[in-house]
Amino acid sequence: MAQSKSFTGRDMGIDLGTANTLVYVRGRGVVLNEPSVVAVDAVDGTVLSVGAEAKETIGRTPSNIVAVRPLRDGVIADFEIAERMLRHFIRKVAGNRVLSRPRVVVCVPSGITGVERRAVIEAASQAGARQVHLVEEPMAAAIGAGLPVSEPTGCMVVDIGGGTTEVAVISLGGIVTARSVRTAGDAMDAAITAYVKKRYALAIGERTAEEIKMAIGSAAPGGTWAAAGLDRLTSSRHVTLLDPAPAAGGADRSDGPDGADGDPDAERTQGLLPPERCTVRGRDQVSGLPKLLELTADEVRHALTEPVDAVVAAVRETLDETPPELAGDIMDRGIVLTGGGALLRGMDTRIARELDVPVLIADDPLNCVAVGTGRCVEDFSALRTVLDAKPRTGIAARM
Ligand SMILES: Nc1ncnc2c1ncn2[C@@H]1O[C@H](COP(=O)(O)OP(=O)(O)OP(=O)(O)O)[C@@H](O)[C@H]1O
Repeated sequence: MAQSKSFTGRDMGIDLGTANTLVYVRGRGVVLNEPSVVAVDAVDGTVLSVGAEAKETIGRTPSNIVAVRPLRDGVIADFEIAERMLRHFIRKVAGNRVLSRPRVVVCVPSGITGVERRAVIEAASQAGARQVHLVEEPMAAAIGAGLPVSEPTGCMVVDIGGGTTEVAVISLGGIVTARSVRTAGDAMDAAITAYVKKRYALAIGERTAEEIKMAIGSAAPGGTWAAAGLDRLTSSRHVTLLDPAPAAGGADRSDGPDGADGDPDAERTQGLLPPERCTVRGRDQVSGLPKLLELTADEVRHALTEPVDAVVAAVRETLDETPPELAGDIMDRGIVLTGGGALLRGMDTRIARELDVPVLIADDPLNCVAVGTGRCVEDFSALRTVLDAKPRTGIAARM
């Protein structure tokens, strides 16, 4: 691997995500992966906790503590808190070497404005970085997914995160056409919350909605089910799977008759079939009392129609704008899904079915952006051309 004189062992790549922040340290890999949440004292503004500890407080805070998510839709919504969160994470990974001020590559959505770019650079500098470079999220995702971004062939990546879905066609180290829509995992959670409220008059928190999505959410009937996040669900106090719990480790497969002995209950117990129902705890909006509700996978899929349609539309529109030669490459190679939203059951099947293009889910989709950002740090000279791209006009849309 080409060693760069300009980047050293303490330098880092940061995937500053709406939902999670991941930090990659040169020579060490991903060393930090925590929710992008900060708990703040509402009275004097003191930061009480950051990351996983702060996420625990969402929806449970007494009135003097506020749980803040400093990023919305992939960009900094609360500058001061974002900077304090970054400082905390940089200190946490750099330890007492923080005085040496690392060089940092930060990943940003492809459609952000010049002002938003400056806010990210400023926040990282204030948080202790000596030099800040930016890499666009779909480029980082493609590098992290192992796509040959520098070759003269078209590859298409769809990164479905918490706040944004980034769609890009990449060739010769540059983004040829891209779209960034503010519809992703958070919008799916909001759609579930709205459905449960409208249909059952039950109020649920944002964490509960996310847990429902991960438990029984889907974009298409059938489809690949990654069984991701189930370990977290077993400790959930609000969502309980009703079907037999899948075996530890889950299964990566498309559900269907293949490889089955025909007994759905037995398959679920062995971790082969996705769960179809769960119970949810919330507050009845009429009586104001706690209430238990049963939800099915079919109705959650129905609740997710709008955000899932928006993701599919973004992919379709980007393909429409792709030069024919590159579109041919994509037909051969397939579209690669990254980001946590790639784990929504049936997302790949749905896009493949509607656009008639093969779709693959990257290995370890939640880490692709951080790993790709990290590669830019490791192999700075070789990947220098993908960094600090000027905002494009006309080809990246922010909707
Ligand atoms: N198994 C799963 N099924 C469905 N959604 C999932 C699953 N696992 C994670 N997610 C969702 O993925 C999203 C987080 O993905 P990711 O960490 O890639 O986003 P991010 O990088 O923080 O966000 P952004 O790219 O918008 O800044 C969350 O909305 C989360 O609920």
